[in-house]
Amino acid sequence: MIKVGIVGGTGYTGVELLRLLASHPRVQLQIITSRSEAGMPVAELFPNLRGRVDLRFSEPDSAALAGCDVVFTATPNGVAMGMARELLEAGTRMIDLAADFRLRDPAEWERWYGMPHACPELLEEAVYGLPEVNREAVRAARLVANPGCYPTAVQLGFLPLIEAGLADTGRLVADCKSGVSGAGRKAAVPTLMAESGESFKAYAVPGHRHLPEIRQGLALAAGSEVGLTFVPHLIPMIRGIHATLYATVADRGADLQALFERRYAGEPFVDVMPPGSHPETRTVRGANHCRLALHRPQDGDMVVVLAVIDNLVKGAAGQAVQNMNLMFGLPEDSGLGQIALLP
Ligand SMILES: NC(=O)C1=CN([C@@H]2O[C@H](COP(=O)(O)OP(=O)(O)OC[C@H]3O[C@@H](n4cnc5c(N)ncnc54)[C@H](OP(=O)(O)O)[C@@H]3O)[C@@H](O)[C@H]2O)C=CC1
Ligand SMILES: CC(=O)N[C@@H](CCC(=O)OP(=O)(O)O)C(=O)O
Repeated sequence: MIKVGIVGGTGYTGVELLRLLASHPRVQLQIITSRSEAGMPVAELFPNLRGRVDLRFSEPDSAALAGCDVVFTATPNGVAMGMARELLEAGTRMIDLAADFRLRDPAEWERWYGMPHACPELLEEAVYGLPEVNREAVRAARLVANPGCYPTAVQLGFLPLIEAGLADTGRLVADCKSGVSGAGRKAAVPTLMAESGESFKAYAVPGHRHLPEIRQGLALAAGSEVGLTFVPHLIPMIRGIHATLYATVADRGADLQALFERRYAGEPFVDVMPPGSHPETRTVRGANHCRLALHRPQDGDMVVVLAVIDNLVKGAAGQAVQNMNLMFGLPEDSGLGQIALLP
């Protein structure tokens, strides 16, 4: 059994990790940390785990965590980088759900996250955990940077067009909507029901911190810098991301449906839907899937890719478990067989 620790077990990605890992056939949950709830039984805070998780929250303690085979950090940005050296030196592998190891360039990290990087020497070693791009590197990794939620949907949607050299990479547009669980469990006025319910708004239009992460991934695929306009929106639902992606594709003869189907053939968690489909977020709610659909309205040169994921699953905890499976040589879909609930 793989001994697992979770730092930040009371947040939304933490409890989602618990939901997935509690029924994983090869995992033994060992430590779940929370500073605010230390001592409380996990199943008292989260009764959906009654009878499945028999642990109490504990204070984060590096020595105890170092006894685990792998530690998931489901903590605010900037926490994991303070623990990484010690855990890796102890031989514990690490999967960070925050952004601490996603950007290769420490200056970019400092610019977007407003703090110096605590261990820039680990940035080169960290593997960006998008399995559909980096599967082999993830298998061998000690330290995985689990991608952000928007970056997962946007990259999976754009990558086939960019890798094939078909899109004008100077003018990509990603128009994205997220449910409020994307903002985490901490109390905040913008995510109160009376503030976000029955309303809809864009935010961070001048620059969201997922912009450099998405640009970095797309530039690697394109082989050069890309121009991207990324506009996130907060939508009054709890889970889910819907990305509407626009790219100019001059080659009107290209069979894009076939291109996407070939690119994701054999991928356990990417579903290229039949031509003309309009994927719905509820079809991935609670599941680790990304569903994609392609459109070329009026047979013009503007291609529209629609991508949906659950921000807490393929956008966070599910992808983290997928990465753990790869790191430990398990079938990639172990513990990830959930089907979305309809209605
Ligand atoms: N929500 C989402 O859809 C997604 C979130 N992410 C990222 O995952 C990470 C976790 O997100 P989310 O679960 O939403 O966050 P939450 O705010 O809901 O939870 C944060 C957790 O971290 C713990 N924590 C906070 N500060 C510290 C600290 N200094 N040391 C140790 N533990 C700490 C908290 O518990 P306590 O204070 O009791 O210790 C809590 O359990 C974030 O970096 C987020 O950006 C990534 C993709 C999607
Ligand atoms: C709706 C909402 O607020 N979403 C969050 C998603 C960010 C996130 O969780 O990702 P990181 O891991 O990169 O912090 C936001 O826009 O900040």
